[in-house]
Amino acid sequence: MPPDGPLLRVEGLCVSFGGLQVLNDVSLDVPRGGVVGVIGPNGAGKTTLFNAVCGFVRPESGSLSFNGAPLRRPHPHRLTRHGIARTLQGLGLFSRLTVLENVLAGTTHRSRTGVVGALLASPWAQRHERRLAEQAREVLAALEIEDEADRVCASLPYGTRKRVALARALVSRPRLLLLDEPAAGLSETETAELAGIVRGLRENTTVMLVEHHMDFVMNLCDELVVLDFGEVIARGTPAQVRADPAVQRAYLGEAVPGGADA
Ligand SMILES: Nc1ncnc2c1ncn2[C@@H]1O[C@H](COP(=O)(O)OP(=O)(O)OP(=O)(O)O)[C@@H](O)[C@H]1O
Repeated sequence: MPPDGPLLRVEGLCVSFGGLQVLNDVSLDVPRGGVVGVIGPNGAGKTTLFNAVCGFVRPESGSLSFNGAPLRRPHPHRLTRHGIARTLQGLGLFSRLTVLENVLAGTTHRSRTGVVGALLASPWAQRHERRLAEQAREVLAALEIEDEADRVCASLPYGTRKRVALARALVSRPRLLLLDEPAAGLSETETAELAGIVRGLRENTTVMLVEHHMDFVMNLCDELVVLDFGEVIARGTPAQVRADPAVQRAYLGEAVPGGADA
């Protein structure tokens, strides 16, 4: 039985770079099985929040807990061991490697072959590597890009490469998936397909995403957290957030979430 309570809890997180306070006392919960969107104007601190959860930046204060246990000093290379995976704002793929090779890069924490095992090419090690490749192909199939498995990433359209990046995060079978601007650069059709994929993940994976594409966010997320100048200014369902005057003020001069211009 999983422990009760949120899968991820962020409490009183403060991050600054030099004199610039980028996150100020940020607290939020990500419930199990939910899709939580983090929105806010440019520079609000959304990616920094992800970076703090993943250990790319060290908060000055505050705490994180994951699955009921403290997540102290998270380290980017050990994240998948905790059951956390993320995609980056850019693609972050190895453009000269194939799709399959890129996805396998997301399984490194489970590659138990070691140097000696690899040199000896032991049957156990070979079986293990074959199993990882099968799992990578299964994820590619689930994302309907299995036919591209042996193609070099650089040769693929942007929308397909975005799916490869998602496949690489999913292959570690994360409990929490952090998506940084997953819809950026996608066509309307690709964005709608992505929403369908994310909805399909919820049974096994909790999702937290940062996104500027407001229709996508409003239709997909169960809950939204709005950041402005590093502070949480609103949270609630998409409908609650859309109606919140503080959110409308924060977005002054930009498309109001869910508004006619969004
Ligand atoms: N490593 C860093 N060093 C110095 N300043 C940084 C660093 N990372 C982010 N910042 C600054 O922190 C602020 C918040 O940046 P962040 O990328 O978290 O915002 P964001 O809400 O994700 O913005 P966007 O929507 O434009 O991606 C910005 O002013 C940014 O310039």
